Amino acid sequence: MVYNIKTIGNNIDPLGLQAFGEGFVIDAVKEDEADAFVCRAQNFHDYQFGKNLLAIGRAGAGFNNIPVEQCASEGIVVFNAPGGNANAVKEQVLCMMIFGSRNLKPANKWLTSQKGTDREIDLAVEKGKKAFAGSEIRGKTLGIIGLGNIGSRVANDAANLGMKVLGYDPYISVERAWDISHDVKRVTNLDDIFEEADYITIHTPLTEETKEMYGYDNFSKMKKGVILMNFARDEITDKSAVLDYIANGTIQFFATDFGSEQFYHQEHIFVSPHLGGSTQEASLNCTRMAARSIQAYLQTGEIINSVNFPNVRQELKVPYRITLINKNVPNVVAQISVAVSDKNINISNIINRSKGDFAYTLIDLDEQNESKIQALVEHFENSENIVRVRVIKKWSL
Ligand SMILES: NC(=O)c1ccc[n+]([C@@H]2O[C@H](COP(=O)([O-])OP(=O)(O)OC[C@H]3O[C@@H](n4cnc5c(N)ncnc54)[C@H](O)[C@@H]3O)[C@@H](O)[C@H]2O)c1
Ligand SMILES: O=C(O)[C@H](O)COP(=O)(O)O
Repeated sequence: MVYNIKTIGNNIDPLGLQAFGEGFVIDAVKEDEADAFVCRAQNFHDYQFGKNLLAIGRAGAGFNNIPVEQCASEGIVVFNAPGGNANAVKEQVLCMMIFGSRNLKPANKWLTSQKGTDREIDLAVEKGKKAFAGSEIRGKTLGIIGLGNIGSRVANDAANLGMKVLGYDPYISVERAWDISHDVKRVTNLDDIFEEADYITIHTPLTEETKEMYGYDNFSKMKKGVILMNFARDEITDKSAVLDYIANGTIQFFATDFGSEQFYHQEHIFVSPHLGGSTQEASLNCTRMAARSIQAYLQTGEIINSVNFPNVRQELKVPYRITLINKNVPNVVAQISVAVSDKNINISNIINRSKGDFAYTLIDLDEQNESKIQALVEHFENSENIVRVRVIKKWSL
């Protein structure tokens, strides 16, 4: 069995794609014939997915570019690469805190406007540099919103750099909570971040809840001279509020990874072209993680790091495994079991896990007879509540 993978866009790390290994062909077919896509932040809203498409591997963290619920309803499993680029973003955020504190952007602009001999410039520099004297991050308070893969790393490193760190995340996972240093103080009220922090960095996904969540209301609580960073998503901050609070001196410096004309040519704003997760290391990690998830799903039916289906892991030991994507409605598992026993097939193992409106069912069968398996597959294909049926043969690996 050979699977066709299509890379979308030209930013997919070729070395990372080697993780697919044997049994996978890369970019040999058109998008509508592919079994799976590997993509980055390209927008798939309003995209017509091919009927054969089984999986999408997002070689990155944020997946707001993919209509994940629509994908679930079309039987497409979407994977991301949690943490694959977190170190890259963390390093850029730490860089931005210091870059902003030391006034390096206006200082560089002033310096490069100086004219004359090196001696004359040197004299001007020593006379004028005090206008750009900055402050140090050690001892200052950093507020972090979102303590996931990125936020938790920023928190630990900032604490190691001598900062007082406050973290806000009402949905923090147990795994991340274990990773965070005892020196980081968890706050349960967002106001505490805005009232107390000298530096604020946002690391939440873009959701209905977080869209334009940070604006006038929060900024009105900030101290004067705050450095604010948005390396999460453009739409998370209210742009007018950012500009107004820069104009009134509350925000001393705003670093964002998302281009917007309103932010260009502003002395107190530094815009990078969505580079947070774009290091060689991160691109390789993320592509590898996406490739491994797709590989496991296509070859064994296991689901690892999906954002629209629950994780399901079970070593493939039987000759035939059937996987179903079904609507999450009552009685489906019973109907599946009845259908299998009607065909006089024994179930070796069955796992059914749901997420939202859909569920994933993995059925390992004690059966070698291919025509009996085929009849069962046809039954499932004609069942009202089942949107995708796959049969995986162990010896085809
Ligand atoms: N600039 C870049 O290149 C770049 C790179 C990676 C990720 N990102 C963005 O950063 C986001 C975070 O990345 P991550 O890898 O840390 O993801 P993650 O899923 O590991 O962490 C996100 C955290 O945000 C928390 N959260 C969700 N809603 C919240 C809310 N309303 N208030 C506070 N916390 C909330 C979650 O509980 C979770 O702990 C991504 O969704 C993506 O949009 C940007
Ligand atoms: O969510 C992410 O991982 C980042 O925004 C990186 O996006 P990219 O893969 O398009 O660089």
